Amino acid sequence: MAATISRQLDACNLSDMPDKPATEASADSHGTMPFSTAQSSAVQYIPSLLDSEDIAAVFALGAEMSDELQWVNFDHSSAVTYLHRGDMFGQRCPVVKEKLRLAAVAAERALYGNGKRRKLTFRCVELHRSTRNGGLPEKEHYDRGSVVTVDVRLSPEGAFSGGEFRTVEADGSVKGHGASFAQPGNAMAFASHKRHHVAPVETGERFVLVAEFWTGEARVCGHRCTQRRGLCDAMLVRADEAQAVATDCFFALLDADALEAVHSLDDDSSGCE
Ligand SMILES: O=C(O)CCC(=O)C(=O)O
Ligand SMILES: [Fe+2]
Repeated sequence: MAATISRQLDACNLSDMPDKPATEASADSHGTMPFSTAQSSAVQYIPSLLDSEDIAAVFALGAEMSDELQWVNFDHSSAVTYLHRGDMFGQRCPVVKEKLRLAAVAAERALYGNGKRRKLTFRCVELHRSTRNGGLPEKEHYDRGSVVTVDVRLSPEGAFSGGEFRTVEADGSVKGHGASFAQPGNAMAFASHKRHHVAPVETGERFVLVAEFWTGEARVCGHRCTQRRGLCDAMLVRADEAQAVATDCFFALLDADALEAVHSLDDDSSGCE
């Protein structure tokens, strides 16, 4: 396995990453880039970070985890599967995980300068699917609390139109990065505190892999955790267990009289058909 990983890493283009800092930036207490500095930092392009085998492994894991709790927007035009849940991503996609990690380390060096190194860990690894009208419309969005974000295109070339990844620059202008993101496997790494958004998808399906790196503990809870250390207190259950848990909680909250009232409703033969 180690030999396979190192062969695949040799083949990917991490050597293209600049090793000189794009901006000398001091970091705040969690190692993130100060907001104003982040806006003038440059997005790093990493062509061919993932190959077709890597992409197939990510899609296979996405399919395996498809019945888990996902984040979806109001009209289901965007959905997110949290591949790092229970370290599934580490177990099923170790080569991809190592490529993402190396990309993040190289980007951190390029973006933050060569001063004190931050020890980066995986905050989340997410599979995003967007269809018509899906995207990330909030122009003020940034990945608060993370140091570096790595975003990889998974969709084949021409698989969707619209859906361009864009950043808001320091002078307020909007920069499109579509041309550098046109082939599957191409990646972008950027200071997480740089504002970015995604134009609405017009046709087709847009799949990307989003990994955030931070200085908190590596997380394996199925969401974009905000708790930097210790056990995450979000309750995580599989989708098919959620209804049972919610029902148990509901009954646990009822006192004896209320319970009796609920049970008598069950017995009520005049209820709706
Ligand atoms: O879809 C993308 O390319 C980026 C998504 C993103 O920035 C986010 O989910 O925080
Ligand atoms: Fe983001």
